[in-house]
Amino acid sequence: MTEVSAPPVDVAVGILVRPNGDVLLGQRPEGKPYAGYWEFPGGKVERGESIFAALQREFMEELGVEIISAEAWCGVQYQYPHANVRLHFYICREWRGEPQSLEGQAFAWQGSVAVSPLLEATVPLIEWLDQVR
Ligand SMILES: Nc1nc2c([nH]c(=O)n2[C@@H]2O[C@H](COP(=O)(O)OP(=O)(O)OP(=O)(O)O)[C@@H](O)[C@H]2O)c(=O)[nH]1
Repeated sequence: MTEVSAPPVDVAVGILVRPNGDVLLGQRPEGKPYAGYWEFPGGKVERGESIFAALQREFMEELGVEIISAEAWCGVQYQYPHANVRLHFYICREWRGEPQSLEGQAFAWQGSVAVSPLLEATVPLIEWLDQVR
């Protein structure tokens, strides 16, 4: 029998960029795969939802932040042992509200990103970030 791998799960990910170039990262809470790892906020796109709508929903749920506008930046597909993901990274410079830890997660504004460990699929993005700061 041929083994068929699961189709990728779409994930909307947002990089909030402050005027000084700092970006916001969050730490995955207990109970999720890769708990303790750092990532850019976001989450899975639900059935029938656009990627931008998923981005807005996840930021409101996780951080109480309203995304006003965001620009699609790049896509990364990655196979983890637990999931095959297709990450849609957006750059966001316009939002309303100060991030709050609504799901108990830590978060940090970073100039040169020093938090670790980062989710594996997110590591290459850190170098590319210099293009958008
Ligand atoms: N938000 C986010 N997810 C990432 C990044 N990099 C990366 O590999 N992922 C992967 O994308 C997936 C996101 O799923 P999630 O579990 O956080 O999403 P969710 O909040 O909708 O999940 P849940 O409702 O099942 O708890 C995970 O498999 C995670 O490992 C990143 O920078 N940010």
